Amino acid sequence: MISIALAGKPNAGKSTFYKAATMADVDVANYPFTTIDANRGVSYVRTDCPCLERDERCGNDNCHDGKRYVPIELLDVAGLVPGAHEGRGLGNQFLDALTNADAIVNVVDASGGTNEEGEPVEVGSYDPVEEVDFIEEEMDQWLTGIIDRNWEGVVRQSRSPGFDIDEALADMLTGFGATEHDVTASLRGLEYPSDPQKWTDEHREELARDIRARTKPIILVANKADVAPEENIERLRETGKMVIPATAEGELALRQGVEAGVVDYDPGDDDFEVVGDLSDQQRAGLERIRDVMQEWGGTGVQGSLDAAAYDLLDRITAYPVQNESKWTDGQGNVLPDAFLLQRGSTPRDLAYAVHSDIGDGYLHAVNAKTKRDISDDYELEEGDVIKIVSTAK
Ligand SMILES: Nc1nc2c(ncn2[C@@H]2O[C@H](COP(=O)(O)OP(=O)(O)OP(=O)(O)O)[C@@H](O)[C@H]2O)c(=O)[nH]1
Repeated sequence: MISIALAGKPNAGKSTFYKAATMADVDVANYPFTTIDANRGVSYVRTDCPCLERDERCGNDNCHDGKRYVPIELLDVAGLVPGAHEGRGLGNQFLDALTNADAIVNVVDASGGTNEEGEPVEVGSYDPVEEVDFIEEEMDQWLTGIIDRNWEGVVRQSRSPGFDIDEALADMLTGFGATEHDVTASLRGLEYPSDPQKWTDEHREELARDIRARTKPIILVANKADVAPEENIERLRETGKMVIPATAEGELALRQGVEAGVVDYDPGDDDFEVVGDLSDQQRAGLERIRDVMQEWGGTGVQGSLDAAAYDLLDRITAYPVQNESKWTDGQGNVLPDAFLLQRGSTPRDLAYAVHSDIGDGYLHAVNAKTKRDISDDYELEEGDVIKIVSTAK
């Protein structure tokens, strides 16, 4: 399962985003450090279910009339403030929690209504672009610290025959989610002395920045879009990062409305319908959410998770089945599983994602849409339904 971490300064709306996206019960309050533990929950990314290409919908629990919700892990990493890498605020424990993430969703208070410590200030008086840089800076500094602390070990290893700097650094950085491939690619772009003893602080810092950018890509959620001045969202876009305007509070209200049976809405829809009795005040509140959705094409909560998985991480969704005509597993469930794989993955990669035994015993695969055998180097496409033939059951 891919793992997406919510990061951001206190009071940007991470807990609200997390609660909406997981509908888990966490404290939400207007003071810094509401969230004390790194929360871990299940959320979903949304895509078109392949069953849309057939006469009947698949009936899977994660498919709402052709809108398919694919599980992901969501981490709520609270309370990053400037100086966190030196232990300020809730410090290093939260940076540590980021190591498990494939991508970072940086929840920014686009209203400019809280300063970088998360304290409320007059709306529009704080420039949200400031908080974009400091999160990256904290992560970079923190990783630099890890590399510094481990450098002596690399120097020691370099004295043994057969020393390979790529390997040594990959060993050190795997805990941060870097592979040997990442380290090799990173070192290729950097100028550095071959003897680790001759590395300077700047060399290590440069390596940290590059590895962080490679292994923890960031998307910005311009939260509180319901009250944010539009120029703030424009300024966030000028950073060149992917920016999704959002109202976490709006998404939470809609999901609570669905739970109470008064609203008809699927996460990621660009509109909703009121289907139950509501007070005038509640109706007015929902209409304000509708305004934001009309302007930005939705509440942005589902949209930002989708963008993180499909655009930032370049994943595709593939559906393994056992019966290529009925698109079922052994128990007759239609399209039972969905896997988010790296673009460029092959049928064998899908087999390994299902189970290592299925991967080890992989023989060949059939495209269940065309009913044709596909070659081993076929690159899976979004929505592919694949029958894997393997010696393993
Ligand atoms: N106007 C508006 N307010 C929001 C929105 N999302 C969250 N808030 C408010 O912002 C405040 C902070 O939200 P939280 O979700 O607790 O913020 P947090 O980032 O988790 O804060 P910490 O737990 O302190 O790190 C609360 O008063 C929320 O109601 C939104 O979309 N619009």
